[in-house]
Amino acid sequence: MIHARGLTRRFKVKRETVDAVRGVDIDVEAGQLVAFLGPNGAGKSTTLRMLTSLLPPTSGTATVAGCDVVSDPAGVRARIGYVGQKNSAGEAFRVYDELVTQGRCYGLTPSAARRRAGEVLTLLDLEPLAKRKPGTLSGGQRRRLDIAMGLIHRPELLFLDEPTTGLDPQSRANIWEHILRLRTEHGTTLFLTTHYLEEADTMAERVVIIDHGLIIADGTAERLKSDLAGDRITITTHDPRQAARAAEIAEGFAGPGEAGAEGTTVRLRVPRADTALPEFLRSLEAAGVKAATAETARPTLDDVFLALTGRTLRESEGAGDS
Ligand SMILES: Nc1ncnc2c1ncn2[C@@H]1O[C@H](COP(=O)(O)OP(=O)(O)OP(=O)(O)O)[C@@H](O)[C@H]1O
Repeated sequence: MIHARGLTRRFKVKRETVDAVRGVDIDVEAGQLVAFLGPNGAGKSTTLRMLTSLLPPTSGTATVAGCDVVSDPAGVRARIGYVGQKNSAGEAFRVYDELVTQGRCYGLTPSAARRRAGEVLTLLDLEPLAKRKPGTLSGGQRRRLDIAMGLIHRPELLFLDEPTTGLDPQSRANIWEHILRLRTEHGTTLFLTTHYLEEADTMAERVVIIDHGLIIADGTAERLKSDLAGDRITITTHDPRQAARAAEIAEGFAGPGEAGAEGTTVRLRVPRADTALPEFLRSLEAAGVKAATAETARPTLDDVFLALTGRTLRESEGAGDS
């Protein structure tokens, strides 16, 4: 559905050059739900805008839904939907009329546009709001309208740029319900960016992480977490000397530099805590070290980013990294 090779985009602003995307290779199969993650300025929107034919690449190639983004942008646009960060409906007309107009823009006949507007209103649970003007909708309702607008021409592939940003947790969950339904009931391929790591972790079957314009990780969240980050084990002892001894033993279980003691607390990172912890505790006991408490934690996607870059995604966001 998406095949990109060596996709780059350079911006020139006065005398400054920004290499926003520096060689992206990606293949997405039909029906996949891909979450595209990265800190502010990593190149997510620029990649999306190239894949949707809104922005020509500086170099590289991409075919999307079977059409080349440079030589056949009309073909791409006819087959995909794009829900950008900004609201797509205007303010002047009722929700239903906005959808009909959108359908007409995609070449549907007046009756087909009306029929399809009715269908997408149902699909996004917007029927009770059909007569309202978009400006009167709540943030979550407005975002559902954006998605409805992006679906008016029955695209096989939908790009969503931060569909849940700025919404309250309940509205975010509701948007996700609709996104997941699109996939399971309609087989729509979904490619979306998000800043919410937990959403990508639990909802997407594939996570692609971009940093400084390059893809640095690509796989299922589970796979990335176990391959790149690993589980955390934390134990406490009754005194710091015992903790130091426990940290030495921990080195035999953890990767290089992934075990250490601080006061009476010992932390280590292992591929699988469920199997490593009992063994670790047995080794401690054999060495005469008594653990007072023991805890395990699964890694997050932020741990994956930290393992890959030495920075947390949240730190990078805060710094407005580019
Ligand atoms: N039109 C433009 N002109 C100049 N620089 C641009 C332009 N668009 C994007 N950039 C720069 O390209 C880099 C990548 O921006 P992009 O919007 O793709 O990042 P992003 O990962 O989507 O960030 P965010 O999460 O903040 O939306 C940034 O340094 C940005 O300032």
